[in-house]
Amino acid sequence: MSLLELDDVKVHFPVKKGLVFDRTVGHVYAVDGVSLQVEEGQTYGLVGESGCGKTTLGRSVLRLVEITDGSVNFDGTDLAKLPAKEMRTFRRRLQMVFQDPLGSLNPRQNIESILSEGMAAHGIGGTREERREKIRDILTKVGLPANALSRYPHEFSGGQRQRIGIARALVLEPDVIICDEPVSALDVSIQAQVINLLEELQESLGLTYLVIAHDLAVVRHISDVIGVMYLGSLVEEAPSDALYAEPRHPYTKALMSAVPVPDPEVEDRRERILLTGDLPSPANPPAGCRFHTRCPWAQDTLCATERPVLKDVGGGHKVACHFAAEIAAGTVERTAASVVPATREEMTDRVVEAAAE
Ligand SMILES: Nc1ncnc2c1ncn2[C@@H]1O[C@H](COP(=O)(O)OP(=O)(O)OP(=O)(O)O)[C@@H](O)[C@H]1O
Repeated sequence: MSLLELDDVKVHFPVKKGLVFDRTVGHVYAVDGVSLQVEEGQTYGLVGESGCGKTTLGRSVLRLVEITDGSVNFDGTDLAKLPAKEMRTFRRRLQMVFQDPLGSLNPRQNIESILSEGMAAHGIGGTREERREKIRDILTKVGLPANALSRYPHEFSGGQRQRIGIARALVLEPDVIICDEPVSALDVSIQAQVINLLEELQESLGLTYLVIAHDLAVVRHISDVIGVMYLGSLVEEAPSDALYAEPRHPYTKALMSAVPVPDPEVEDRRERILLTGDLPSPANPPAGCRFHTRCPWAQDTLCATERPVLKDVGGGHKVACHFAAEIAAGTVERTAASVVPATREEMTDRVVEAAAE
């Protein structure tokens, strides 16, 4: 059994209306049937556009949002069924690192106070002096000076603050860390340093990660397995190398074709797929395959009526697409209107726009 197993997890937020009597008039299908496994000591990377449900899924593991249906098994226990009191113990073992380090650190607390707060709450670390010793040790592990103890969050750079966020998770001796957009608020040069740090810590402490990011480049090197999410569900899952070598779902192909390649010759030979249309609302998702309204290969009836399930298609890939085999074999026609052979300038614009979002 995997350390963390999600089975058909759904999170549907009710949409309410009315001043006196709250009426539920619909639902936001933020997460709509996600199953995935994270193996001990490995990293699962979850990618997808903003609004596809990545954060909600991560939060549902920690029960920061309650799931509507499905199960979240951690080390053999279904967390979704645990009484709140028992969940406390598991909360220590499952920690989260957030996107915005400053927003998640209290500006009026010094670093020692921030890091010892959780330790005290979970009864970790013994006496004050022992706790301080442990914090010093963790600060060294995350590459911060020991004198950081008495300083305040605003005295640190963005990258250092994210290191404090990581240290705050580590002092609780977790098994799993859910990193939600861990580097997207940081400069590109600093991003690699923080990703490297996460990798080193994984190796030395045997940690298991679920890394959530909108940027494929961020999860590529750190992930063993990558899941691609679109409108509340997984459309493709594959070992990291296999996903990059040969994306199989049309949505993954489109995401991948927007990532610039350093080699100009490869760049010129690449198939470019620009998605037309906006991401539909998760409150009113399209029937059938949720991606069919933007899919360059969508076929008339089946794609618009029947929702595909994630299926093993060989080579380590699991894909939710009725025509995955035909697309790979080149035997299914594209609808020309939705595939635009973009120039390199257009692709660069798109990547810059995405980075600025
Ligand atoms: N508490 C809530 N009540 C109602 N709708 C919600 C709630 N939380 C999230 N949503 C909606 O659920 C959908 C998925 O949101 P979520 O934040 O999980 O996506 P995301 O992929 O992490 O995007 P981002 O990267 O922008 O955070 C969005 O449409 C969002 O508006």
